[in-house]
Amino acid sequence: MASPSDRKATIIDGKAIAETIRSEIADEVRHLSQKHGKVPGLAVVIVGSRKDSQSYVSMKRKACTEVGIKSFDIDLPEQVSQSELIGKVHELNTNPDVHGILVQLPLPKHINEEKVLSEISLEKDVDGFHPLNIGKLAMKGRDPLFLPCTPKGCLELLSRSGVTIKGKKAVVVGRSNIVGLPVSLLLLKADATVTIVHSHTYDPESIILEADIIIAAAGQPMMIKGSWIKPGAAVIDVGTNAIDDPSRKSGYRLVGDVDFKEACKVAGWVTPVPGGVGPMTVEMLLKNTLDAAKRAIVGFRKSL
Ligand SMILES: NC(=O)C1=CN([C@@H]2O[C@H](COP(=O)(O)OP(=O)(O)OC[C@H]3O[C@@H](n4cnc5c(N)ncnc54)[C@H](OP(=O)(O)O)[C@@H]3O)[C@@H](O)[C@H]2O)C=CC1
Ligand SMILES: Nc1nc(=O)c2c([nH]1)NC[C@@H]1CN(c3ccc(C(=O)N[C@@H](CCC(=O)O)C(=O)O)cc3)C=[N+]21
Repeated sequence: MASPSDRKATIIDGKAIAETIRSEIADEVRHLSQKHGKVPGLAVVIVGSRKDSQSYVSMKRKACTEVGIKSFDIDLPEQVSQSELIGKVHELNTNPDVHGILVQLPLPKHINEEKVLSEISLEKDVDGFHPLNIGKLAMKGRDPLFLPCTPKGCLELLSRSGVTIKGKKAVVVGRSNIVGLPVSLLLLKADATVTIVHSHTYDPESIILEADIIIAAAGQPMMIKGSWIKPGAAVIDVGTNAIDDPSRKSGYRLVGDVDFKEACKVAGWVTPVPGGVGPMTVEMLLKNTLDAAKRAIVGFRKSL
C-alpha cells in the first residue's frame, strides 16, 4: 500500500501554460492589426528605481513586444509629485493609442496610491485595481471590466488543471488589495466557501488544513508546511520571496510561501516558485490589454 510519503502531487507548470496563452494572444493581436490596422498599446508607469519593480516592469515590457503589443514606457523619478503623476495618467487616459495603463506598485510613500489608481480610466484599468472595478468584483451580479491579473492567473491555473471550485473549501492566506482580497472575491464568485487567513489569525495551521484549495499570498518564505496541507488539496503559491543563497551567482533565490518539497508529498496539485503564478500574472496582463484594445477598436464587449 502506498504510504503518504509516496504521494506525488501534480506540479502545475505555470510557465508552460503561460506560453500557450501567449501564442494565442500573439495570434489575436496579429489578427486585430491585419483587420483594423491598429495594435494594442500598454503604458507601464514606474516611479523610482526599486530593483524588484524595475525587473517586473522590464518583464512586462518584453512580454508586450513579444506578442506585438506596443509598450509605452513611462519612467518617473522617485521625487515626482502626486499631481505630476496624475497629470501623466490623464495624458495616457486621452491617448487613443494607449488601451491599457499599469502603474507599478508600490509607489513612494509621499504618493497616495488609491488617489492615483482612481484616476486611471475604467476602460484602461488592465490591472483591475480601480476601486470601482474591485467594488464590482465584491458585489453579486456586477461584472468588473477587468479582473486583477494575479487572481485571474490563479483561477486560470486551477481551471486548466481540471480543479473545480464550486462547493469547495478554499483558504486564502493574505488579504492585500492586489492579491489576497481579490482572489478571495473571485473564488467566492466561483461558488467556493472562502476563509481568509491573515497576520492576526489564531491557529492558521488548523484552518489551512481544512482547505481543498489553498491560495498562499502572505509573502512569508515557506510558511506553509506539508503537515498544514490536507492530502489531495490544490495548492497555488503566489508568494515570491528572495532568500539569501550564497551558492548562486546572484546571491539569492526565489521561494514561495509554501514548502514546495513537502507539499509535493501531500498535495494533489502544487505550483512551483518560480514558474507557477508569476508567468501567469504577466499573461493575464497581456490578455486584459488585448481585451481593452478590442473594446476600443471594434467595440467588442465581453462578460468576464
Ligand atoms: N507571482 C505574482 O504574480 C505575484 C506575487 N506576489 C507575491 O505574493 C506575496 C504577497 O504579496 P502582497 O499581497 O502584495 O503582500 P502584502 O505584504 O501586501 O500582503 C501580505 C498579506 O499576508 C498577510 N500575512 C503576512 N504574514 C502572515 C502570516 N504569518 N500569516 C498569515 N498571514 C500573513 C498580511 O496580513 P495583514 O493584512 O494582517 O497584514 C497581508 O494581508 C509576496 O511574496 C509577493 O512578492 C505579489 C503579487 C504578484
Ligand atoms: N501595478 C502592479 N501590478 C502588478 O501586477 C504588480 C505590481 N504592481 N507590483 C508587484 C507585483 C509582483 N508581480 C509579479 C509579476 C510577475 C512575477 C513573475 O513573473 N515571476 C517569475 C519569476 C521572476 C524572476 O525570476 O524574478 C516566476 O514566478 O516565475 C512575479 C511577480 C506583479 N505585481
